[in-house]
Amino acid sequence: MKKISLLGATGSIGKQTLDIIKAHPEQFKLSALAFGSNMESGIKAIEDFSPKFVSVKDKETYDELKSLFGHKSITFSYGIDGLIEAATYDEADILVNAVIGSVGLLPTMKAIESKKTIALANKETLVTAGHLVTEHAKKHGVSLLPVDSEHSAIFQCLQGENEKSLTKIILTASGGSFRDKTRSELIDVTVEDALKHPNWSMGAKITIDSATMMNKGLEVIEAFWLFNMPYEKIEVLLHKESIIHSMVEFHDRSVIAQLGSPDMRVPIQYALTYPERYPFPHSKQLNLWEIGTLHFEKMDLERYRCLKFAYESGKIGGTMPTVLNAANEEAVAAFLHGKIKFLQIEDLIEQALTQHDVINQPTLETIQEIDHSTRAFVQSLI
Ligand SMILES: NC(=O)C1=CN([C@@H]2O[C@H](COP(=O)(O)OP(=O)(O)OC[C@H]3O[C@@H](n4cnc5c(N)ncnc54)[C@H](OP(=O)(O)O)[C@@H]3O)[C@@H](O)[C@H]2O)C=CC1
Ligand SMILES: CC(=O)[C@@H](O)[C@H](O)COP(=O)(O)O
Ligand SMILES: [Mn+2]
Repeated sequence: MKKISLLGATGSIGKQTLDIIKAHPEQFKLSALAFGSNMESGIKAIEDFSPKFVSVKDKETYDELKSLFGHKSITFSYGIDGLIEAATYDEADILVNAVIGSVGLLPTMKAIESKKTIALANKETLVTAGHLVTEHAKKHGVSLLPVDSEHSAIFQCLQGENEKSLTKIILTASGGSFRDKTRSELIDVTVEDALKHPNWSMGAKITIDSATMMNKGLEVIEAFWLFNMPYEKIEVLLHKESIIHSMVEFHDRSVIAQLGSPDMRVPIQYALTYPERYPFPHSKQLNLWEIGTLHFEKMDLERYRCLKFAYESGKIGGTMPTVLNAANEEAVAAFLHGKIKFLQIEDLIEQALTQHDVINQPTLETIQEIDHSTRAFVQSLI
């Protein structure tokens, strides 16, 4: 039986991870969980899975939970220390990191030190400090297993292959909520419209990232670190159906793709069962005849400026991706709170990148400082 610690248990990936754990009670046990402040979903997860350790974002939520569950043998904690305690919970074998944002970095680093296998949904961690996370995983002999659908697809396509014969990674992109709009039509789009992703039901931040194409930008950097592939060999292809989750090209020009109905529970389960493949209890068979036609388009980097920023930041390296990520997190939060317009997200990111003097090979402390100062800079502009 694999024992799991789950960060972000009340979120989109978190809840789908709980579905998988519930579907395989003989194989998985939830030992520890962490969430922010969504009490309704948090209480349900505690009642359904009886974890031994629970951490929440703040003291207020912690006090409330303790008063509800204090009589049970659950240890409670809160804040970043609690998140780290959950990530490193002694009994757990595997950490599913499904929190949103760079707050996931420190718990991941500590979980690696504690020799936990890492099932990583939290892509911001690899974007902000990919060199530290991958080096740390190597040093401690820990596996970093992708949960993100594209990276899981690539990982699946690479099974049994020699990575030296890999010539290109092709990440597919749905185009997000506004893929059929021109740039001038984006001027007055609303938060409500931006949150309507055509194919996936996801948390708010990643849904906005999909609409700006920053999600694909973050995924390009994520692929760079996970598969050790130069940026020139990571291509993004518009594919509006989200049926092909990504592809790899080999030096004999064979291209292998992973296909499936869009359902994050498949890559989550694969990360949890790897190297085995379990039956998927909620299977929706992919019938290509029902879909009929799949579409592909070359990516336009002027239409999707965030993707261009991500390629540029990734290639510069050092602290540039940290700035990209922190500026994006702040700008998206501001958009979601109605403080800025949609197109201002990319303007703010561009200004943050332009003012930054890159630092190479940053330490964890430097990453944290730059993350902090970039957020303050973007806030000052807002
Ligand atoms: N959703 C998807 O389909 C996909 C998501 N991903 C990636 O997975 C990650 C999670 O995304 P998603 O599930 O959509 O996000 P959600 O916003 O749905 O969920 C985020 C989770 O993180 C928790 N959280 C946020 N801040 C803190 C904190 N400081 N301390 C503790 N918990 C915190 C939230 O708690 P609460 O709500 O209780 O406050 C919630 O449980 C992201 O990095 C995203 O890019 C990747 C591929 C697909
Ligand atoms: C499900 C998943 O992995 C998301 O990251 C998804 O890729 C979002 O879709 P697009 O970014 O392609 O719109
Ligand atoms: Mn993805």
